[in-house]
Amino acid sequence: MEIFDYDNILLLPRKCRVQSRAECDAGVTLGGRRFRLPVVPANMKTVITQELCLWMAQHGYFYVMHRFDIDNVQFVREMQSQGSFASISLGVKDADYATVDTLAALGLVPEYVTIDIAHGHADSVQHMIAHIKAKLPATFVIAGNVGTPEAVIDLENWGADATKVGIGPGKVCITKLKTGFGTGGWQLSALKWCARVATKPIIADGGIREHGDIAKSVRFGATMVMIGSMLAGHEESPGATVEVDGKLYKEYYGSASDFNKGEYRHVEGKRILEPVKGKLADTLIEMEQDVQSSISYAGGTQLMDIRRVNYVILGGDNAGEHLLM
Ligand SMILES: NC(=O)C1=CN([C@@H]2O[C@H](COP(=O)(O)OP(=O)(O)OC[C@H]3O[C@@H](n4cnc5c(N)ncnc54)[C@H](OP(=O)(O)O)[C@@H]3O)[C@@H](O)[C@H]2O)C=CC1
Ligand SMILES: Nc1nc2c(ncn2[C@@H]2O[C@H](COP(=O)(O)O)[C@@H](O)[C@H]2O)c(=O)[nH]1
Repeated sequence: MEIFDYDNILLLPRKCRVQSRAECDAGVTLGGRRFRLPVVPANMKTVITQELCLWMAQHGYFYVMHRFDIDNVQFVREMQSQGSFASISLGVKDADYATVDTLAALGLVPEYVTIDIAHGHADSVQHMIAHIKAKLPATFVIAGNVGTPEAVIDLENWGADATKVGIGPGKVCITKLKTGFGTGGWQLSALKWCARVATKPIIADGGIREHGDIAKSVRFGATMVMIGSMLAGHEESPGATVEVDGKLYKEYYGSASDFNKGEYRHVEGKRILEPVKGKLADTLIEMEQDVQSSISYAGGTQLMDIRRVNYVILGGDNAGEHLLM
């Protein structure tokens, strides 16, 4: 198997088919809704808030609310009463089952539920998918996180409508160090490996460090990418603002860090500071423009045209040109 990651892959251009990059559509469909960008902010406490969720939905972006210290039922009610779709996260514990039961009893149907646990290839996820499908059959279920084709096949067979791929490539992740497992360091080739067997959308989660990594993810099979660190350092970001030597930073911590958990038990995440880089809206616009450019380099007009391009692997044992035949 070829092993590579975002920093040692380059995509190869095809003849341009547009007069302007404005003709390229960076939009993507997930769960029957069209979004203007294949990017979703990570469902983490230092990345997303209810206010940002509403703003994103109202401006044509997908979002997934985090699942920590919030009332999911109230969240669904408030988002839907403001005319937005509701996209929540759940774990696999008794309280999460109770949330599903309450939503169903109240007739509150979230449009999207993301089952979000560290090791998503698990019986607990199978049971939770079955429970959601029984109680909220219209809800689009994203399940993860996983890092192997076997896991993608199982989750899809268990009823997931999309899978989330990425165990340990995140910037605040220490899973690789603490457990010896994961896709950290080879996330892009793990995505390719998983995408070969996927019949439903994949969200590539973690490891995106540059805007060009969005196109690379799409090339290797992602429908969408989930991004934490690159979206955590904005003026609107919920992490605490910290000043160091006159420069402003936002704190960004892992969901499995002691900062999020409130205790040091099964810690697989750490806390870092991200430099504040202006407004989220401006970064999302720049990402959209960069994805439009990517599509034009791919010789296309639509996001999925990126899937057709060849690529080179730079350096290492797998170095070389890879042509689509
Ligand atoms: N993408 C990634 O690489 C990772 C992401 N995370 C994020 O951190 C947050 C917390 O995750 P998580 O700890 O799973 O959530 P929870 O604390 O809600 O745990 C979910 C359930 O899975 C169990 N569990 C957790 N890890 C494992 C494992 N390795 N093997 C077997 N059972 C397990 C837990 O039990 P118990 O705690 O008793 O074992 C619990 O019952 C999530 O948002 C998750 O996405 C965390 C690590 C890696
Ligand atoms: N191993 C861990 N992974 C985590 C933790 N908290 C979040 N995450 C994952 O990281 C991505 C974001 O990655 P980034 O490279 O864009 O910053 C996020 O979506 C989760 O899947 C954690 O504590 N440990």
